[in-house]
Amino acid sequence: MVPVVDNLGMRAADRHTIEELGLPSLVLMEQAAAAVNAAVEERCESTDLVVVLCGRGNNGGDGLAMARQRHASGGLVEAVLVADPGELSQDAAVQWELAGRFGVPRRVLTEEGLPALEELLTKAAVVVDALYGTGLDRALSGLPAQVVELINTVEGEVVAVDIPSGLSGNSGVLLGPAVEADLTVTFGALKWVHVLSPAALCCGDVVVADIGIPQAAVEKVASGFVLEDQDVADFLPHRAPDAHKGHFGHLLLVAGRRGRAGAAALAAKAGVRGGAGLVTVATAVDAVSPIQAQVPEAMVDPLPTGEDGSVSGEGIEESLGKATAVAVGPGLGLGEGPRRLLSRILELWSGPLVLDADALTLLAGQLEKLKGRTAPTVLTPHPGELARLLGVTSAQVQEDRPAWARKAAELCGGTVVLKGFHTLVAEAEGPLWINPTGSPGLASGGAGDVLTGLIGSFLAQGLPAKQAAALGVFLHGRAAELAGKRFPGAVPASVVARMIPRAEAELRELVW
Ligand SMILES: NC(=O)C1=CN([C@@H]2O[C@H](COP(=O)(O)OP(=O)(O)OC[C@H]3O[C@@H](n4cnc5c(N)ncnc54)[C@H](OP(=O)(O)O)[C@@H]3O)[C@@H](O)[C@H]2O)[C@@H](O)CC1
Ligand SMILES: [K+]
Repeated sequence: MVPVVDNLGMRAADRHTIEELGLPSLVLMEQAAAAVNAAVEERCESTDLVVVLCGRGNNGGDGLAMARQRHASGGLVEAVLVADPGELSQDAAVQWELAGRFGVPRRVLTEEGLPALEELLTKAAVVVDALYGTGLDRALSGLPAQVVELINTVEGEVVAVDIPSGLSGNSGVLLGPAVEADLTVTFGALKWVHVLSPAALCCGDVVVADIGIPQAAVEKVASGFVLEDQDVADFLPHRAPDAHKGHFGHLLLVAGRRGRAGAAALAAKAGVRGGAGLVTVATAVDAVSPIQAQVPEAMVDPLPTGEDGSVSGEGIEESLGKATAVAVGPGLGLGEGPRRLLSRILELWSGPLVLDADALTLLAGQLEKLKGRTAPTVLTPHPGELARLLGVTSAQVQEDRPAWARKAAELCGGTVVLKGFHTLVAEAEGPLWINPTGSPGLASGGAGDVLTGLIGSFLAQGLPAKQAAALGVFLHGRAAELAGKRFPGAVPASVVARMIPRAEAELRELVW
């Protein structure tokens, strides 16, 4: 897993390395500069001009050191200081002085110098953005903001040092003008800005450079971890050569109504493909035949049905009796019947549970109803559903996805899967997990139903909640990526479901 830290965490790891372990900050800066220089050298020849824009803090110091390194090795470079040399941080002041002594071409930018800078930038093969890093805590304005606007018009490649200037390391929010980089070279660990949208989209490719901060120090302060292939491969349920279907559990999907059999069928398909030994769908009468026709592997239990075509709320006992995990929600409906049925399930079912879609809407504002559950409980909201659960707006959720996912997990005591760009898996305690797989093709009807079936399938096979959720979101996203080769736009959810075994096969190659 790849650690993700916030600004405070990074500062703590820096401070530990410098003050307690005694590695001088200038050594860290030299290493940071070398990593940026190496990335720049990969992108241009030494005869190509590199313009390095430097701010007044240590981010600027990294840039000045990088410019000096490039100049010393014979590369063409010019450093532009977007600050008063008298107000530089201690280490940046050292670098400014060194740049002078090494003869690095350098200038101090003032308002009047903007047209000349614009001219200079047109000649640059690479522009290095070393204006602000983890020290930025508010929107840029004035001269730095104008420089950022200029950077965003250049033809050359833009390499950001640590964080594209204008963004906060802690969040995915666009505070104001921000550099749109092709590459970001960050140090020691990923910051939240690199994984949360929309800010992450300004980072381009992200490289984490080792500059000498011990990995253990970083992991101690990490508030999230990005899942890697090997992590989730290790979660895959073992399939012994002598296994039979009884070893892989029985997933009960409570889903579907008249006109919404498709949602239940998609979840059931994913349940089957996720490896559950048996899958039963308990559904309204009119949905029975379509589900059976689409998913012959699944059993279907008809439930008493109301005039509106959705379940009336009774008769779930027998279906629950055979389940090892239950998933409730896709296409279920929001009327009195579904509401009664959900209450009944919460009352009777004490085993592993997934709640999605309509089940989440029915639970709006009542997350604490789940608090007493001791078995794995996974909620899979999209931002709108999470907002309803918490009584806030989707915009608020999107502004701080980690915090709201965590809040919901605290309120319900379960595992919250907040869907979207880089889906998050949150529990009340412990670091968040961030899923790197997925594609815009997943933004299509039914994709969520597939995920519900998949996570339910892993719960039925006995995985702990956080692992089932992580494995589910990872495979689901990877399946969509694979399908994207043939479906460059929206990927139909049934195709996502079909690709699950291919995604799983990739992971199984990592298991031995
Ligand atoms: N620590 C280490 O060991 C290592 C650190 N490294 C590098 O240091 C970087 C962090 O450096 P940093 O802390 O000096 O902050 P930095 O981002 O350069 O900002 C400078 C100052 O700008 C100011 N400011 C804030 N917002 C503003 C705004 N909107 N508009 C205008 N001004 C604004 C604010 O001062 P304020 O005005 O609030 O007093 C702030 O202090 C880090 O990203 C990495 O690149 C590496 O060398 C590896 C080792
Ligand atoms: K920067």
